[in-house]
Amino acid sequence: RLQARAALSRATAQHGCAAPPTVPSKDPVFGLDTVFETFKRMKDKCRMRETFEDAQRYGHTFQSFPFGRRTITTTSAKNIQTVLSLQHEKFGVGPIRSPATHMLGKGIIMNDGKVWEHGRSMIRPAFTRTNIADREMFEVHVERLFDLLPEDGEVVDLQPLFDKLILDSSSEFIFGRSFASLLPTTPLDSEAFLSAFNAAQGGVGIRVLLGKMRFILFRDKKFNEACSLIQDYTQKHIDRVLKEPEKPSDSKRERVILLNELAKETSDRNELCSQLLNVFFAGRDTPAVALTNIFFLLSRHPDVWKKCRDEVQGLQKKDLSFEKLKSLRYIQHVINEAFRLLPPVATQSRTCLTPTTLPTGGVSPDSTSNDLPIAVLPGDTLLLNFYTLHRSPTVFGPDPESFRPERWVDARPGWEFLPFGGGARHCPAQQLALFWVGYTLVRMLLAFEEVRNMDEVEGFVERMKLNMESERGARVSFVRA
Ligand code: HEM
Repeated sequence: RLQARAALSRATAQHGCAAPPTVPSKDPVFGLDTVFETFKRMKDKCRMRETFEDAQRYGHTFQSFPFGRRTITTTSAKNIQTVLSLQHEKFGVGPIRSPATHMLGKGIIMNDGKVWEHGRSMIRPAFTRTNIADREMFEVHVERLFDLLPEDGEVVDLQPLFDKLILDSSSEFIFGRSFASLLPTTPLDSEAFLSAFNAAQGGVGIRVLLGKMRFILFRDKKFNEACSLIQDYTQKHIDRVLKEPEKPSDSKRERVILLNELAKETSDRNELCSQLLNVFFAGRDTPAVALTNIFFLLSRHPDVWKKCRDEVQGLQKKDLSFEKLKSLRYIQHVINEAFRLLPPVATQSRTCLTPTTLPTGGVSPDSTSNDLPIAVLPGDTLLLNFYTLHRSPTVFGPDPESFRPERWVDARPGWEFLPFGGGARHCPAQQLALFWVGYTLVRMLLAFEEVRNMDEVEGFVERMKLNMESERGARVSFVRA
């Protein structure tokens, strides 16, 4: 640790850099109090809120030393652009995400460099804009969702329903077979896959938190069994497609299935398995979290729901093409505003791979400014805080905490608004996810006159898993149109 600190001081002096403010710690060697503070914040359901407060206390960029390792937290658009785009090859995800390799193999979200580039170019064709609006496929799942919505006035938590909607549609898009979890009976193998996937995902979370200490879990039989089960399940789909490639359908537009697209490029079963599981991991619930957060906000803003209904007046479900949804300006503003205030992916991290500098955040010797460059060394962790980034009063106006879709008439953020990330690794499924979210929202707007909040807790209580979810879901009741 001392060597690392000395190297950092040398690099800082050499490049005319300065250190950013440091979060005070009672344990300067192992920073254990910093680690416990993070756990406490997660337990108290206020991790993102507190990181926002940290930025008010210490400035847009600051450092801490959990487990003695340097972590730089930044909400500066300039620094974030540097990490994600201008110097993206100097910052990787591999070291941080390696605990998930046992579960997911070495696919797109796990790797950096050439292996990542290869994965990205493999999956790209399946996500092109012309392919995504597979309305017929999605409508089947939306119909099933509607069958489960209650009568007028009955209370329902939309969160588990949206989870199932997105599970069913993403599994159909990725594997070519839907989990059908919205139906009264779900196929047994889908159910087993899902429970193993959840167990393995939990195991990965614990390993990420334990960092280098994760070796203590090497005999975790349940984790190993869960990882084997999800891979066996995926292999069955791969065998099906490799043995009998899908025949072109009679319909004018061929359906796009990720597995079929990937099988055109390789027949390597392990590679196919890990890419499919990587994409499933990245996309199986984020759109559901986004929909829940949107309904959380709309049920608390009846005036906004009414304006949205005015905009869809006269539309029918057959009109809801990708282009039509994009042209609904007010509804697009509502979606943007929800992504701004409650971004499902509220934070992202990277590890520095090559020595470099960040453009801003270093404190000047007379402490009057914090816009000097910062030296960054291999092993440093960068925490990019989108939650706070999205609350900049200079970009979004003086009331960044309010849900006010109208702000998007004038707001023109660049690197200050990143719900789908930015730069080289931005979400390849952005348009697909926006279609699913927009389509579901407009179908519900057409069906319901009003959506009412039925939760006695008014404010958003965060549950930080991989995404920033609503701890209390979205408990609402509807009035049918
Ligand atoms: C509202 C929904 C979604 C949001 C907010 C979202 C957000 C993001 C963000 C912020 C990243 C960048 C992560 C990083 O910088 O490391 C990302 C990457 C990714 N997303 Fe999404 N995503 C959504 C839906 C989806 C869906 C539905 C899929 C797949 C079906 C998907 C697949 C991926 C993949 C494969 C990556 C990794 C890209 C790479 O590493 O090059 N996402 N997403």
